[in-house]
Amino acid sequence: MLIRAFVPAHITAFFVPVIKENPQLSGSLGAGINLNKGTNVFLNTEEASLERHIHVAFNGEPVKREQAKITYYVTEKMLPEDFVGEVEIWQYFDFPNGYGFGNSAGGALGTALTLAYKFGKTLLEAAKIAHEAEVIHGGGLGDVVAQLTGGIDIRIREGGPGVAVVDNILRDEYKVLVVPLGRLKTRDVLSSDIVHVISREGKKSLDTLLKNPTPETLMNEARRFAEATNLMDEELKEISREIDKVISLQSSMIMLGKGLFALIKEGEVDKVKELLLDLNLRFDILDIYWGKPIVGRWIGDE
Ligand SMILES: Nc1ncnc2c1ncn2[C@@H]1O[C@H](COP(=O)(O)OP(=O)(O)O)[C@@H](O)[C@H]1O
Ligand SMILES: CC(C)(COP(=O)(O)O)[C@@H](O)C(=O)O
Repeated sequence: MLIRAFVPAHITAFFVPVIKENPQLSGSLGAGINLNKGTNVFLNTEEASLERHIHVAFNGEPVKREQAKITYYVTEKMLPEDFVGEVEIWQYFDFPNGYGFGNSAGGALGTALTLAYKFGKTLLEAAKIAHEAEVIHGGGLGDVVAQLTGGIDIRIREGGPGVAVVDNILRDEYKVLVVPLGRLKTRDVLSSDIVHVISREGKKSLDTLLKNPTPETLMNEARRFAEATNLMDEELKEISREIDKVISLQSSMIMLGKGLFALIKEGEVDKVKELLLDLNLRFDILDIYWGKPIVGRWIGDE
């Protein structure tokens, strides 16, 4: 029996990293958006053999333990101690890896949820392990708690599941444009000198957003944060300015990847498509995902 979980992709607009000794108290403040595409994880277990073997595949390709540290961490913590047999974890990503779509968190949470479903653990138990794996291995900080909430999220208290407080901006008239251009290593950015600038500017953005929690403020602050931290390079700024000519809210940079995102209205879709085809750039237009992650038995596409 295959078990499947879906976890939305999550893009961050701005953030404040908060790292403490206890991973469950670590996380991030900030804001972001959950998308209706993301990560699908399938779990298959066979109890035939006498030893325990874990197999992981990304987009159909088997990967070694070193390339899938987060998934192995989650799997080992979630499996019952006396479990022996084969465990297969198949992860499929709708977005490229390392581009700021929260793939590592999607894989971690999806894996934890399928194992929780199979072995009778709860959503919260699974989510805590996924968050812990993310923090310990430098995958992300606030993605898991945001993905658990859905929608346009504002993370107002940091921490793992059960500790963090995540709010939502309640507006549904927008679609999300994403323009993925390249990778940015989350771990490298979070271990660099600019972390104190990120914290300072992230706090300012969060304060401003909380005073006036609208999509307009979100995008203005996303852009201000991206420029003030110097994370947004000239190429991104140039494309962003072009996009801004055809939409009403500002576009900004996906944290943490080399890419752009924007909230666009139905009436702006055609103009945006035309522009990006003209610029010869890869893009996607998605809906905001308002639900929780999904887990259950998989019978195939109906
Ligand atoms: N070919 C691949 N090699 C390594 N990781 C991959 C690959 N394809 C997908 N992934 C997944 O992407 C994750 C990396 O995502 P991460 O660097 O955190 O980026 P982001 O969170 O910005 O999407 C890995 O943890 C893994 O789950
Ligand atoms: C911005 C980031 C620290 C990393 O995001 P990603 O590269 O998508 O893993 C995120 O986890 C957050 O806390 O907001």
